[in-house]
Amino acid sequence: MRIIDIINDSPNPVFSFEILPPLKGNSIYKVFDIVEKLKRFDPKFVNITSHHSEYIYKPLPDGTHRRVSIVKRPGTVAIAAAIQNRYGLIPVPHIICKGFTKEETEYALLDLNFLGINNLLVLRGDEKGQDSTMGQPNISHEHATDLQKQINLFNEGIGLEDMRIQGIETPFSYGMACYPEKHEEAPNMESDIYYMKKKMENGADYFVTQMFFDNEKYFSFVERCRAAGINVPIIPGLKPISKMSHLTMLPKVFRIDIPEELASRIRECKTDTEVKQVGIEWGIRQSRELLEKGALGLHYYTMSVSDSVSKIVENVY
Ligand SMILES: NC(=O)C1=CN([C@@H]2O[C@H](COP(=O)(O)OP(=O)(O)OC[C@H]3O[C@@H](n4cnc5c(N)ncnc54)[C@H](O)[C@@H]3O)[C@@H](O)[C@H]2O)C=CC1
Ligand SMILES: Nc1nc(=O)c2c([nH]1)NC[C@@H]1CN(c3ccc(C(=O)N[C@@H](CCC(=O)O)C(=O)O)cc3)CN21
Repeated sequence: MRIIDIINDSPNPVFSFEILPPLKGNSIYKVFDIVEKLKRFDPKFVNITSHHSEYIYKPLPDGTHRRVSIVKRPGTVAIAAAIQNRYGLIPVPHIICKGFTKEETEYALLDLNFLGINNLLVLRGDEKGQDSTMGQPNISHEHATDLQKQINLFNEGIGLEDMRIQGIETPFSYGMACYPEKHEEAPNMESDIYYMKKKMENGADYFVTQMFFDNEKYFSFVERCRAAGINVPIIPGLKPISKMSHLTMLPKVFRIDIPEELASRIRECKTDTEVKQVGIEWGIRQSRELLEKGALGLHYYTMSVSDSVSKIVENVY
């Protein structure tokens, strides 16, 4: 079933969450544990992030370093299939441009099609760290909008080099990303919203936002999007703060603001256990207000831990 139909047909706002594949070498039970803890809240879909290969420098006994390419969190497609088979939940694997050749993307689409997984989140992916496609123009896509074109053609049965793709019973449906506080590379909000509209016109069914901690930023962003003619659901993405280090890490990594009221409450905490509690209370407050004001769903960035999300969701849904 398409995520957009689930969102539109559901009598209540939908709950969904997002997980990271385990670090390379770790057990998939880390993922199953999270799904098992959150499945009682009836998640309508589960997103699985995707990670490109990056170069690391491995120290050698003679004091030199060897450059090796590794994917720190491999397994997106396999985890999506495992979640679908084991729990009957709808997986939404992320498909990214960076670090993947167009050919690798095509193989991923073929695998997903064979597995009966037809919902995706289509993204560009982060540029941090050197990846294996860097410096090789035309090997991978530049923007999420380019990757979107490959997926749209695939849906029509047209593969790379115009190769015919047969047997697509259910074409891929997909959501894409948006930024209530602007993407860091966008020169201004207008330009960001311009490309967001292009994403919708070219087939994005809905958007999931970058995390934010000030609901006013989400509400005014949605208003601007609607004024620009973007009329598809814009699902808030929420991350519960759980560590003191998030106070500086989240703004730095995700280019978002932490409102002073929340920042000062975090600063007053003496331990991460106290920070976690503040994060839960803020998450409940944010979630309740978003639902009161009509959000069609809430998407939680659960990543590798489920307990804060459980505590928020049991107080909200
Ligand atoms: N919000 C979310 O749910 C998630 C976001 N991300 C991350 O967000 C980052 C960006 O991903 P996307 O938003 O998918 O990238 P994107 O390629 O759509 O956007 C990146 C920047 O380029 C601009 N842009 C978009 N299309 C363009 C085009 N055709 N020509 C020129 N400029 C264009 C956008 O306005 C934005 O400033 C990545 O680092 C991704 O991994 C990752 C997972 C989830
Ligand atoms: N630029 C960007 N890249 C992304 O990969 C990304 C976004 N934005 N925004 C939406 C989601 C949210 N993402 C997130 C959100 C939180 C953590 C996170 O909480 N990391 C932990 C450590 C990792 C772990 O849980 O094992 C942390 O302590 O912050 C990671 C990725 C991935 N997605």
